[in-house]
Amino acid sequence: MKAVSSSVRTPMRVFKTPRAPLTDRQRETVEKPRDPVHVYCRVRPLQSEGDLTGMRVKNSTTITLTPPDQLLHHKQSAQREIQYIFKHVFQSDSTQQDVFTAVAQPLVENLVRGRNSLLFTYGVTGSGKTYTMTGNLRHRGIMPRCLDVLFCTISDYQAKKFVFKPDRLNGFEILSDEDALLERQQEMNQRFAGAGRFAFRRKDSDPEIASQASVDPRPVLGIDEDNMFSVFVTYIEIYNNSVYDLLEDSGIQKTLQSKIIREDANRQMFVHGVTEVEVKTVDEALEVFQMGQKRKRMGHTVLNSESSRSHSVFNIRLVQAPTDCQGEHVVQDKHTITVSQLSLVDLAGSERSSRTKNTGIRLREAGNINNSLMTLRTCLEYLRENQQTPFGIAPKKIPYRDSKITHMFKNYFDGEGQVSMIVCINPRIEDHEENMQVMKFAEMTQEVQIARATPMKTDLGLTPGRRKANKMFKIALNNLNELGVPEAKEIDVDVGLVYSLGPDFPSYQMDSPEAAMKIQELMQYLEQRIEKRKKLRSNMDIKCNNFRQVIMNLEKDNLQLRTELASLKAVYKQERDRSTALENKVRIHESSIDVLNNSLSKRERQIEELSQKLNEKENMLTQKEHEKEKQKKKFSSKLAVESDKNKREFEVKLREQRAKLQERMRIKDEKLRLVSNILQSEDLPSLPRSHSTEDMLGDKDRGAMTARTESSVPVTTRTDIYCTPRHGVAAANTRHRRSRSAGDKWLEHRAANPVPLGTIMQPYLKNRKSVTKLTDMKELTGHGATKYCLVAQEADTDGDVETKLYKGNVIPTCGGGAQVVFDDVECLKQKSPVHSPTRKRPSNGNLSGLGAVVPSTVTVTSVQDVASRCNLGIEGHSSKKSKM
Ligand SMILES: Nc1ncnc2c1ncn2[C@@H]1O[C@H](COP(=O)(O)OP(=O)(O)OP(=O)(O)O)[C@@H](O)[C@H]1O
Repeated sequence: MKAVSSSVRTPMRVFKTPRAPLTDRQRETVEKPRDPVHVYCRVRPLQSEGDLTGMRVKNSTTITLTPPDQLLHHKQSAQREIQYIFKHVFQSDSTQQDVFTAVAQPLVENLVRGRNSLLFTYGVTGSGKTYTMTGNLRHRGIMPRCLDVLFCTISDYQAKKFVFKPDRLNGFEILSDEDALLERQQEMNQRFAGAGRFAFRRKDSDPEIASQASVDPRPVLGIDEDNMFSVFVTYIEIYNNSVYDLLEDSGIQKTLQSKIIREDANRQMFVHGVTEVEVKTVDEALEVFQMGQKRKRMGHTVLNSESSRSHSVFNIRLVQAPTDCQGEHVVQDKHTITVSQLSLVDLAGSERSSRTKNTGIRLREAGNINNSLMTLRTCLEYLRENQQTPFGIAPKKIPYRDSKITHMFKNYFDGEGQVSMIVCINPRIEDHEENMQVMKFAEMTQEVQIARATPMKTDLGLTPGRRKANKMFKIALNNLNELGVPEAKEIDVDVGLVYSLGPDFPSYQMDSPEAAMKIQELMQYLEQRIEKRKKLRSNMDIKCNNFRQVIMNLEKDNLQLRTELASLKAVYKQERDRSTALENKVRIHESSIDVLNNSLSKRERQIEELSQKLNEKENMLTQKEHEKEKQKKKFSSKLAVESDKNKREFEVKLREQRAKLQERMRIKDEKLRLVSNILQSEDLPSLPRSHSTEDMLGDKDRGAMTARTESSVPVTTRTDIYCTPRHGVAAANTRHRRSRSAGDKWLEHRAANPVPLGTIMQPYLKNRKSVTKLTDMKELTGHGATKYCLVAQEADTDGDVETKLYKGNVIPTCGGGAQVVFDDVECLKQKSPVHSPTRKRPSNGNLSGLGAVVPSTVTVTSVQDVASRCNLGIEGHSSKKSKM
């Protein structure tokens, strides 16, 4: 169908969704041939001739709608005229038969051939939906006509009642003849007792039904004559989105119980627990329908509703199963049953609630109707979108479950079958808007594709046509028996085979004058058949041999496969054992993992606690650090203040010390200046004697020396230093000359027990005479000593022994004595290795030149004096030696 219109239409939105792999079911559906939903349009006649209409049927497939404003203003412009194309458009004068033939006849054919079909009428209230579907006494609708054709088709092939019995799960069971007979008897009893639910009356008892059944239908061709058939009907109503079984025996209950929709083993939706009534004639079927109608009316009276506000579904289910080889009984195997269904749906009026001006319950009803029709619309829309989007893209989820009507027919849209819709139109101008909506829906619906049904036919390998052939054979036998032919009882021919070999069996009526000729013909025909049969037999033998060979090969393969299977089973067992062992291991490991996890969580908790404690400690430490820092700052500032103070004090002291030192220096300088003055004036001042030397000399020595000093000649300008008492210096004999070639004689004057030096370097004293005491002057002069050496030893504060050798020349004095002029000091120091070597060498300016460490007992001034005197005491000699 195509709508041609000048009005702008909203383009269809295609949402891009991610690609998804096809499911098996989708792939199956893709591969199947598909048919669109067949949409027909039926225009009902106007109620009165004066009614305006904007609808025009152009031809058998096209209809146009003109908006009312154009009509009212008599505009003849075809600009805004909308055109719709349907599979077929039925004009207002179309008969019920026309509609049935075009729309429903193919569906009945589907039914007979084991395919499912759905037919629904759609339109606003009063548009003729019920009229089309059911009709009335005079104008039978689609439903009774379908029954007519169906029963007309299967009349000779119907199974006895109760051979097929509903299993209440949307399937059927096959009862044996005996069981079926028992059931029939029970029903009969109930009928006589008047307690039967469906105590069907005789056809002529109800004039309404009788008139309806008076049509002469045409049977459907192509029926499987070897099958047995049974027809079951259900009649349900969907009201306020609840499903009611109109054939249910509600007993004392006045109201019907709502039912649920379920899916059976073959993914077919069905109303759970719905009453399925087996009907053997059209009358029975219509009687059941009428009873359902009565229940419906009763229910509506109770609920104060109208029939047009509910959806009615009348299901005709055809059950068929193959007969046995004799063609007399149904094969007792429920898997051979084929069930097909024709659902005739009379939908509620599709008008919007705004137009009906409903309130209260009516509004709710209208809401439910609209909701269910809206869901139907949405489902079909999504279905169309899914079908138009390329495969591999994830389809939209279709909301079948949102309403009962769509949920119930889900398998028609999702699965396979044929779906047809009759759009009923009331052409009056008042319904224009609603008709437009209906047309839009119809337009969209026509684009939906439904997979074509392919019924599964179970081939039991039985001869086709067996039923008819056996029937004919039986009749022939009966005829022969009646004629008294004795061989008749012994004839046992599988006529089914013969019957199936060729064209129809010729008529065997022998009452015509050409009987002899016919017999001749028949004989010829049979001879041909026998010949043909022989050929077929031989052919079949060859085929049987081939087949046997194939079977043998297969058996071989089978054997091989069995051995393979056995080995695979052994491997599988091994693998299974291994996997069991592994599973056990895994279980053990899992349990140990659990234990470890527990301990881990414990440890984690401990760690958390410890880290908390640590944090606390760290906080405390930081606090303490802060405090320490504060203290440090405080003390450093104090220290700075103290050090400043000390510095200042020290500087003051330093200044005082410096001043003292400067004072001393000044005194020293003064003394030196005096000494230099004395020296310059050639007056020898009396110098302070060296205590150490003096101490070493005995009283006698001192006396001797003094004596000699007293007798000495006054000396000239030389500035000798004398080791003599300050009250006088002996005068040296100026004429005395020492023989230099004779060599020196030393007089060593030392302590009684000197500390051995123990050094490599020993004082060099050639021709030495050692004395411990100078008792007599002769000791100095008599010996002829020319050199005198005074050895003094003492220990310093660190315990080191210091040996000093005071050396001098012995010079005879004028008075016959001798004087010693000291001119050299050797200082030897023995350091103890146990004492610290870091002791500082005194930095005395006068001794540093000598490189000697002077004992504390020898003062600086005394050494200076000795040195200077020794230097001055020797003529022309000013050597300075220092050894360590
Ligand atoms: N094609 C037709 N020819 C003659 N009469 C018709 C035709 N269609 C409908 N009618 C008549 O119109 C009236 C309303 O029709 P019908 O009850 O079938 O409408 P409806 O769409 O089923 O309404 P509701 O939604 O209420 O069930 C009936 O009296 C019916 O006889």
